[in-house]
Amino acid sequence: MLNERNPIPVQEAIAKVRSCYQTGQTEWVPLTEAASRILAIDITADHHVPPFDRSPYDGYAIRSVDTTGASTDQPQQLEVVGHIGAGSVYTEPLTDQQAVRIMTGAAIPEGADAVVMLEDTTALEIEGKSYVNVMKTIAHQQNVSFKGEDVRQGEVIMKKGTEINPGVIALLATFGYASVPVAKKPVVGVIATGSELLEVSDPLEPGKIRNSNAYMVMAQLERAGAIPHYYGQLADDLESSIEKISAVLEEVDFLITTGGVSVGDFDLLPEIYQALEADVLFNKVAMRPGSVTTVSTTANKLLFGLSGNPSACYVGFELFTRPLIDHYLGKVQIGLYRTEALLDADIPKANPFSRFIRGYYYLQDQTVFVQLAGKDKSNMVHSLANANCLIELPGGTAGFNKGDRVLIHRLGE
Ligand SMILES: Nc1nc2c(c(=O)[nH]1)N[C@H]1C(S)=C(S)[C@@H](COP(=O)(O)OP(=O)(O)OC[C@H]3O[C@@H](n4cnc5c(N)ncnc54)[C@H](O)[C@@H]3O)O[C@H]1N2
Ligand code: MOO
Ligand SMILES: [Mg+2]
Repeated sequence: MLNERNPIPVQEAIAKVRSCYQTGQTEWVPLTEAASRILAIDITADHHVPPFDRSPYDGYAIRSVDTTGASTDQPQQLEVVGHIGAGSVYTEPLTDQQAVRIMTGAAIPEGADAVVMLEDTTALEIEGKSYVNVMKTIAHQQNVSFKGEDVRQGEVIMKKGTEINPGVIALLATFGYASVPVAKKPVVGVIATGSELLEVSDPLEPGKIRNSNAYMVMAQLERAGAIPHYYGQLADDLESSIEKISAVLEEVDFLITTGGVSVGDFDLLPEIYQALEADVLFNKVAMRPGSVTTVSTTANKLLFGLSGNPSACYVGFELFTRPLIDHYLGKVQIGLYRTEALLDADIPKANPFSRFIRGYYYLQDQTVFVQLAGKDKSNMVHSLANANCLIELPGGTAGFNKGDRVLIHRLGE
């Protein structure tokens, strides 16, 4: 009987989902569309950065030996034989007492071994020739930005699974990736169930509520890097629901339903799983909210039966669906980023099951504190909007006090 429910620990449930994970495919996207995607291969430097010795300053490329003893009182005069900006190259080798006027980013000419900054020189013209008075002794290799000092050729500069942030974009551009190999986003179907559901644009009617879960889950999917496909809301009718869900499963990588997973007369998901001959991984988790979260597989596709209660639905997604998407994308960081915070108020209620409370963390006096984001019942929606983390309170505990150190799961990372 599917309604005989045996609660399993949260970590065990997460591990069961993980055992079914698949890694997705790779696709190439233009660099301009690669931000926030996940890199699908290791990137190895195929050249040095910078690719040539270059000047870090506007000034003169010189031979340091020619500046020995130079000072403000005793400047050394050099002949200026060339003038280059970044992008230009001076091709003649520099010889005794010669200098090339050089700008930041330009290649150091052959024969030069240092640069003197413009501020340490004065320019002069003698009989139509350009000279520079160097007023400082410059050491060998002083003021040179060396070939390969930033990145060495052959170095692995970015690992597969890296999230492409603006810095990664800069590196990809440096190495000529006009298009970038990234993890293909999974397409995740979303279906809301329940005859009580109104469309968002509908006016309220007696006994009915607007469907908020579907839109919330689609936003969570986008935040996690997946492509949500919305298939609408289903009334509590077994035959048409089986038909719809089977059809949708053909089109998506995973499917999320919300509602109908508990033991009520119109909670049809257990029967639907049976009809689809789905293998139910678990249908009860020792946690609150989201205890009735059910995950099953059929035809090699995962079905996430998230609870109808908005907060339970939200937490079920973050704990079970989100890590699977992270795996699918080959991310380095799996699941929400966890850290510790100090409770800023008592939470006296005992916890038979682990609890994931909607929280709001903040920094004060260089310490991270966390407070409740609002009312915390699983059928409530308001506090979700204020939450920036979930506070994990382990099961089998008698309550928590202000100042206790707790684990928080930061949302949105
Ligand atoms: N006798 C028992 N009753 C319940 C149990 C139980 O163990 N024994 N579990 C409770 C828990 S815990 C939860 S959580 C809920 C789970 O309910 P379902 O997943 O079956 O969801 P529904 O019955 O369809 O709806 C529950 C609740 O959520 C509202 N809802 C549903 N869909 C949406 C939506 N798309 N947007 C906004 N709100 C939605 C729905 O109207 C109900 O109020 O069961 C408890 N009962
Ligand atoms: O699954 Mo229910 O949310 O535990 O409240
Ligand atoms: Mg129900």
